[in-house]
Amino acid sequence: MTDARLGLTVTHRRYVPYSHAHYAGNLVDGAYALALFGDVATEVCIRTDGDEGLFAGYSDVRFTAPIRAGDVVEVTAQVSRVGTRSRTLELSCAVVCRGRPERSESAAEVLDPPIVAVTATGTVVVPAAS
Ligand SMILES: C[C@H](N)CC(=O)SCCNC(=O)CCNC(=O)[C@H](O)C(C)(C)COP(=O)(O)OP(=O)(O)OC[C@H]1O[C@@H](n2cnc3c(N)ncnc32)[C@H](O)[C@@H]1OP(=O)(O)O
Repeated sequence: MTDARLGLTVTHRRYVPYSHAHYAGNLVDGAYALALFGDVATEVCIRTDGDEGLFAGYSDVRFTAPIRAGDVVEVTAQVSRVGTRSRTLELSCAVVCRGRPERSESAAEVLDPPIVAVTATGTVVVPAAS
């Protein structure tokens, strides 16, 4: 029998504040995306198991494009495996809007298609079912 939790997908969107710019070109650090993965994974755990869960680890993290202050990012987690207490998640963070400061200070546009900036596979652990 297929577990109904397999394939469950949760998406968060977030504006990247300029207060998070850390490197040249208004880049944010890689840990910024990992924090967003923690938040989206928390909602997955609430939906699958009625608990916030704990991140146990990542088996793969790839930084494929920069995330900049002024971006709007879409962060997605999809359940790919359900163990006894562990759940494996396929995670991605894509830039869906980006500032265009060369046009004007506040100009920005929707990116079509979005730019995938970070992908990861992660494992969360929830308490044993009572
Ligand atoms: C999603 C969160 N709400 C947001 C966060 O980011 S939390 C912040 C970062 N995480 C933490 O602070 C967690 C610190 N770690 C722990 O508290 C523990 O290590 C743990 C709770 C994650 C696991 O400890 P424990 O309950 O003793 O684990 P086990 O009984 O040995 O195993 C239970 C299942 O979990 C699987 N597993 C354990 N460690 C890992 C790992 N590093 N990578 C992958 N899988 C792991 C283990 O195989 C068991 O799986 P099954 O129950 O058989 O499916």
